[in-house]
Amino acid sequence: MSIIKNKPFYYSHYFKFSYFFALMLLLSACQHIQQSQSLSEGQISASESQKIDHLLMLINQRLEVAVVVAKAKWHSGAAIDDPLREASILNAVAAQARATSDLDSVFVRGFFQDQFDAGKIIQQHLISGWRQNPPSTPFDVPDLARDVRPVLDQLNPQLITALQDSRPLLKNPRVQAILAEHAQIFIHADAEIRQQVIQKALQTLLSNPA
Ligand SMILES: O=C(O)C(=O)C[C@]1(C(=O)O)C=C[C@@H](O)C=C1
Repeated sequence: MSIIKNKPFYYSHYFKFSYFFALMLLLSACQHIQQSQSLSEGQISASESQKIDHLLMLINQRLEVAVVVAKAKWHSGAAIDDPLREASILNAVAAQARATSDLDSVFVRGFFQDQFDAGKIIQQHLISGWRQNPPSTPFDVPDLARDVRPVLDQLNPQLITALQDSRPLLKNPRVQAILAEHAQIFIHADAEIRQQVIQKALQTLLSNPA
């Protein structure tokens, strides 16, 4: 009797092949069920989620600059609110949006006004904290025109591109929910003001679906 003949069935190539094939079939079925389940539950696609997260990441980056703005203004004594600078940014972003996207300027202006206002909440909070507790004042002295505004000027066009990519998605209520949910992960600020900052930064995005 040959060795092959004595081999149990599960050693045969035929069995191994069928087993492998069945396993692959099962895995692909599971994947399919998982995908269709998540879509039927109203989840958004991975690419939609990435676009929303990218927008949130840029919003957070811009808000982080508010901390540096606050330090510059603390040392220079300049006012937190600078309506002329805001007007000049709003005109620039509206012009860029007109030239490079199909975003409407009311939406773009509303979004950027939210970012100024959210940043000003951070500035106010920090500066009033330093006023109340002088030993906590920052040592570094950034210069607003030289060190800080150029960073904001670089972020603004990136935000317009991210807005252009996410704007069509915002009419989906599920995307709106994900935006609010992921903001809790991506947007950082002191705990005392964090929810206020998030609410302000997302105001136009959440109240003005495409
Ligand atoms: O550039 C400044 O002076 C800032 O404080 C930054 C900023 C902004 O977010 O771009 C915020 C508030 C001011 O009113 C103007 C602009």
